[in-house]
Amino acid sequence: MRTPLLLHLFHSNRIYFTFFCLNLIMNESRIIVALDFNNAKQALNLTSQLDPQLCRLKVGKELFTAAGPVLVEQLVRGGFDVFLDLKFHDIPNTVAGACKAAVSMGVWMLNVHAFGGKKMLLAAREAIPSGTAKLIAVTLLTSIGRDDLDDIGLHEEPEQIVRRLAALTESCGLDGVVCSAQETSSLRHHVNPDFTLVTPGIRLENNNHDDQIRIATPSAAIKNGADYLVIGRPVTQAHDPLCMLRQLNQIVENERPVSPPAL
Ligand SMILES: O=c1ccn([C@@H]2O[C@H](COP(=O)(O)O)[C@@H](O)[C@H]2O)c(=O)[nH]1
Repeated sequence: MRTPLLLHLFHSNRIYFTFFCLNLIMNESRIIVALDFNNAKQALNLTSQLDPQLCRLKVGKELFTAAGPVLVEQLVRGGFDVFLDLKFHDIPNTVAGACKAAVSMGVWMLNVHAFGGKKMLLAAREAIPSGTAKLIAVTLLTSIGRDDLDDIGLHEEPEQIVRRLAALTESCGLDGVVCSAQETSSLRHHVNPDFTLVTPGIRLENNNHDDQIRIATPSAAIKNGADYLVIGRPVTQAHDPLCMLRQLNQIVENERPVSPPAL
């Protein structure tokens, strides 16, 4: 009985397995280091110690506001895949224009906020044809917990909100979402296998949680089906960031998703 069951599982999940194996063969790191600095000098000081084979980079609101497109283009020229994390959230026309401007910097991935709604998501998708940069949407910030949701009048569990926004994002043709790794396991059963799940709020057991609420360890994130792990302070504030990054890569490379999704 066991062998036919395993074969059935393999065949029903073959697209997911192919995607997973391709990632391994191409030796592309699943770790995205968040460069949360307030100036280009500090960011470049860190990236000069890193290697595009070991990580991708994320430029968010703080660094982009301080250093702008010049720095983003410099990181791209340095061979890094850059995730521009500006979480665009505005009227559709404005977001479409911002997405086009982001792609012109050569970024690998960019995001909008799913709370912008269907028309905004569709406008973003239309502005960036599939196959240029990856276009993903933030669902619910990992710094938000159940109590914070009550404050803004959302009386649901984070997982329900994330699932609904992920479904909306996928239906609008975007390539994936940002969510917590606490939600990826259940999401994997509701989205297509190639829908990208990007997870910030990653902490090792002994790390400070800082302002993050919905956290997971790197190992749990991969087991739960995350594609990419966004990691900031645990790397950037480490005594030896390169050594920490190598450790994290090792953890991630040795881990496998627990249960691949049913198609
Ligand atoms: O829901 C979200 C969306 C984005 N982020 C960003 O990820 C990093 C996390 O940094 P840490 O230092 O590892 O906490 C940061 O740049 C956030 O802006 C997020 O945390 N949660």
